[in-house]
Amino acid sequence: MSLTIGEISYTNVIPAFYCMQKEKLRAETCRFEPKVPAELNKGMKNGDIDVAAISSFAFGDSVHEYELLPDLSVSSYGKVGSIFLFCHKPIEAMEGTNIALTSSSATSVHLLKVILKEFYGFENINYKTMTPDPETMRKENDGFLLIGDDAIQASWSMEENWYRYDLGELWYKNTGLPMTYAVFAVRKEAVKRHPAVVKKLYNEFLSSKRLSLSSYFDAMVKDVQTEHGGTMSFWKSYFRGLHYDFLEQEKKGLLYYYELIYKYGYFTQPVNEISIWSSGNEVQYLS
Ligand SMILES: C=C(O[C@@H]1C=C(C(=O)O)C=C[C@H]1O)C(=O)O
Repeated sequence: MSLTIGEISYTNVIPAFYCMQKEKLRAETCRFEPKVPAELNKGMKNGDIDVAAISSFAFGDSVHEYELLPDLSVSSYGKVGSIFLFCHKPIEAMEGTNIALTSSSATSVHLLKVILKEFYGFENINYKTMTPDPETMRKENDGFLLIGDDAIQASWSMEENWYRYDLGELWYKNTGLPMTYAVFAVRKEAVKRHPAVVKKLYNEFLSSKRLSLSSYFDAMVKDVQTEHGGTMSFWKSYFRGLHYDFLEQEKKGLLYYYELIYKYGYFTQPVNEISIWSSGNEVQYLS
């Protein structure tokens, strides 16, 4: 049986895949499936996908099914550059309004909800989930949330009179902590089935991250610019603004996010502990 690997179809996760030796992994029966985060979350939950970068919200929601691949994530300390609330009033005046949420996300839609409840004290916002199209989202709503490449493209084309809030920045300003949007997860039963392949894949993720952010950085940025437009300097600062590690501070930020998610009823159980995959040996617990 093969190992199915989900790949977020947004630019932010590229460093973990760009320098990967995919052919070598395909020879080990690995299959790659690019999808938006919400679809990867679903695929991991129902077992169609074995390993993926998934929304950190989805990881916490099924925390007993997964192990976290250490030292990998999509995080930011402050501005993330691709998770934006666009609104035609200042955020302080958003109580009682309608906000459209992208259907591609799980982490950011809940992040917006907890930010508006915990830090602004809003209790009366009407949320509607929609496909990520700014033209339709903005028509019937006072604000809308986009993530990933949809958010980047919208930030290039939205008129000046729309306010734009970066959720990573709002989180950092209020907590002093980084925010982790995606973690790399493996299903526990996939580790049992294919321990050696998971180990090879993990090493490929780590080496791709290291090479993409060092010697292959310019080549990666050039490829991204060719595909998505924008300037080299925009993409360089976008990637330099993201953090791909998962260490003490990221863990602290994520556990605080999980605490708020539970506090407001978006998790049925609190998440105080995360199983960390460790080379097929003993699993460690982070709490
Ligand atoms: C940085 C981003 O993080 C993404 C946000 C996600 C979410 O909101 O569920 C999931 C995966 C991340 O790659 C982004 O999409 O802009």
